[in-house]
Amino acid sequence: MFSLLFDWWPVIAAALAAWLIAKIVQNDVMSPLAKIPGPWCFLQRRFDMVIGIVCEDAPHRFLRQYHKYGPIFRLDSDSVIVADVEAVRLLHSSNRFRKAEHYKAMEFHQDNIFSTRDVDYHRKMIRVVGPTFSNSSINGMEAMIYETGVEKLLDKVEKFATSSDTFDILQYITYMTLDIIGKVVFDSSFDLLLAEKVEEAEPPVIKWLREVSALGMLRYVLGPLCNRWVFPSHFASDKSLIEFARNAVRKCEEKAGQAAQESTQKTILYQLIKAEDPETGERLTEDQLIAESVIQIMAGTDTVALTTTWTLHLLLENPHTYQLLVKELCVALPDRNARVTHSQLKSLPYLNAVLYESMRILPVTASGNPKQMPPGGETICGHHIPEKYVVYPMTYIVHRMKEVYGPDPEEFRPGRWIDASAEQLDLMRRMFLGFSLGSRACVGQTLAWVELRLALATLLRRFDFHVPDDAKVDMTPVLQFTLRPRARQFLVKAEPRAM
Ligand code: HEM
Repeated sequence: MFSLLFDWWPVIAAALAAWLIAKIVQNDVMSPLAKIPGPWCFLQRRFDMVIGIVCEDAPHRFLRQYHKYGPIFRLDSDSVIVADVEAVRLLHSSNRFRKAEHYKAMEFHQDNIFSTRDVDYHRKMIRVVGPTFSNSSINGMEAMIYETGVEKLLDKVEKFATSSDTFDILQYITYMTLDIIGKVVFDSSFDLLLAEKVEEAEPPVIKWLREVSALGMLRYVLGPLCNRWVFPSHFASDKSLIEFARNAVRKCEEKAGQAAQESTQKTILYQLIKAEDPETGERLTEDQLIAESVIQIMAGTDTVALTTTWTLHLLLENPHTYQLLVKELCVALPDRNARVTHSQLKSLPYLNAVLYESMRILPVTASGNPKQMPPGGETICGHHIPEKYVVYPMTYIVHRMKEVYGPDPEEFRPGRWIDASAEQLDLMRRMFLGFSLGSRACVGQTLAWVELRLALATLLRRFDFHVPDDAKVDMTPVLQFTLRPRARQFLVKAEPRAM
């Protein structure tokens, strides 16, 4: 075998060289993207992407390229990254720029409001699903959000404060978001916060979500190689999650057939079962109900948990900012133990500034929302990008544009959302991709804001947090589907705040 290779090596080397030259000509010389700056060769671009995925540091890697190449640069043979005001505005301005094929990874059970690339199907889903996330609908859920999630989280932290134990607050905030989603979507909390002790084994719903989101990416990257023989546990989790949602849908359908309690009528699934498309009068099928409720668990738990955790982390890293927020909260909520309502919080300037700033600097959806170019292509940053090529307005980079956020974009400075001129603030808001923009913006953002404000404000009003020296963990932000701490935990101590 080796002697054969040895005899034929000049031929093999020549064939490899010919292949490489042909690929370089195709991808780097003849490509319609050839004039766009970026790493010089397709191999280097592919290498950067693979290393970014393996080391989970893609956002930092591509930020360095932005500093080197400017507002548009090549990501792969058919895709570019942009961080430019006009381009971001254009890409979110109309349905001409559809979601890229990557969103197939978000199809759970079937196409859903998040994954769909079909503009008409999306419009229909917005007509039916949108009202369940309206202000009045979410206001009706506030008591459930508080009692099922926020209050139970406070009880948990109180116990750790009393025992002076160090604990992983990311874990408990994640439990809170899951218990809330369970309650507001299915009328049944997962009761993760009620467990006395943290079990050694991961709670089933957490395992399902972890494996099902990984499965989405694996399917996209590996195609047919991603099957139930290679990833049996992931496929089992997928089945369990769908079965869980199917049972919940059937239970809720039964309740909807009888005289359901008022609190049940407020839940998202109940509203979806009753909802009719105002244009056609159609209702959602059982399969659509399953798919929509699954995507709400997938999209509405980690995002809120990580945003709350990152905000707490950034505050503890910046004691002056932390004190300013605590001061605002102590004035607005004079009684440490009184129940807090969202209306007391929603206009607090510093609380809102802190949350915007945290989502700006550490956006959980850091990679942004890739858009496919329409028929005829489009000119972006002076370059023609052909039909079906993909453009990424990468959130992590857009949120660090000096022309939008000022000369210190790497600083966590909530004050920028308060002291900016009206014109600057308008630009900052229009470039804020934390919840995305336009017709594909986050449909659950009203719910997210209620959870974020209630959780952060009540935690900080009631407790003083710090990171003990002997419990420091690696909080480097890494991209694993969402932006999370490398340690996958955030260890803190809490003390009851003096009245
Ligand atoms: C802090 C929390 C949250 C953040 C930062 C966030 C962020 C986002 C972003 C950036 C998008 C656009 C993604 C893309 O196009 O690739 C999105 C879409 C979406 N989000 Fe959220 N989200 C949050 C909470 C929630 C919650 C609580 C729910 C529901 C329970 C939810 C449900 C959805 C859905 C269904 C979509 C798809 C909307 C569509 O395409 O029409 N999200 N979210």
